[in-house]
Amino acid sequence: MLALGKLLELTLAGHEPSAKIQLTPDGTRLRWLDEGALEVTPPAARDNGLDLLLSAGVHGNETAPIELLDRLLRGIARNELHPAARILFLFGNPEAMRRGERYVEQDLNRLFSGRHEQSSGFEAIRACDLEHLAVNFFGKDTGRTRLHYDLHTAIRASKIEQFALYPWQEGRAHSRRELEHLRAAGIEAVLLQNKSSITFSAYTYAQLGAEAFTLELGKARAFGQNELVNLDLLENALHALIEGREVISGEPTLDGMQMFAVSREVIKHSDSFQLHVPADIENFTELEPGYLLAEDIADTRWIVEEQGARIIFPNPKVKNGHRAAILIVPDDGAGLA
Ligand SMILES: O=C(O)CCC(=O)N[C@@H](CCC(=O)O)C(=O)O
Ligand SMILES: [Zn+2]
Repeated sequence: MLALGKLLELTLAGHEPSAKIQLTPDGTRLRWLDEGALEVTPPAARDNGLDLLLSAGVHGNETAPIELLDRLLRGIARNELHPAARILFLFGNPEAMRRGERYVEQDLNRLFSGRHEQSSGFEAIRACDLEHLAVNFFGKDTGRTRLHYDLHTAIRASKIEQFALYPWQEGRAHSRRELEHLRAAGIEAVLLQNKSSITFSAYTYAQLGAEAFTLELGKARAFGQNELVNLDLLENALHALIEGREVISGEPTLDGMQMFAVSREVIKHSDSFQLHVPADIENFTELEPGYLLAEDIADTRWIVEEQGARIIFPNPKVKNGHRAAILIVPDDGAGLA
């Protein structure tokens, strides 16, 4: 196999490869760009006009998606997968991956869309680098199709294991077609955002015009311990996207995909913040109207008012000013285009 196919090994070892460009026997070009960053260019005759950004390891301890990208890249480097799409593989936070931690100094996925400029340190620099890598990859007014899947796993167990968060931009409708692709890829639910955000997928969606999603793929575990995370459907769909084959076999459908809209983000404002949920609560647990969800400084109280509310990503340990939970409600998908 070509040495650049071992991007994960290189990244975990902190090694810069001596040969930065390699060609597979079928004429696919692999180009190492930076730590954890590798561009794949198909031969011109096979290029189908899709620019596909695949990222994982934005949180260093979310290993199942990192292992998935590693398998895809090795498949290309072994000449087993024959790309028709241009692809940018990104391992988001190499230092956190080496340490097996979510982040080193601060959460990388809260530093995009300009936030890194108001900050400093290791992750702020990396967020800036990742933005530049994405900008250069997608290029300017190329007329090509832009798609970004930012792959994650969740801290806690989920009643719905594999789900997508779909970013938001003023005046832009969420795409039914993209959701049909995700359904075929095994994604069981989608959370439609309704305000801008500072995550990586929100950046590529709103600033770079890509269709972009954060995909949550199960519970975070250490390298080599992901046998409970079944990514077969997603892996098949990614093979199809990479090789320019149709992702959906049969009639496109959203049947079986649950749709939710974000109702509120619970923001932790101070060290007095208290989240009143059991420590082992699962994502997508329903909360009744009237439930006192959280309390914070200055008698702030978060009480559930929504019918059919469910909670996602409850985490009282986030830094002040950050999201400590999301409340979602069922959505009928009427706003899809
Ligand atoms: O399990 C958790 O509490 C967090 C899982 C996670 O890292 N989720 C992403 C979602 C990004 C988005 O909102 O698009 C994150 O919090 O960064
Ligand atoms: Zn994550």
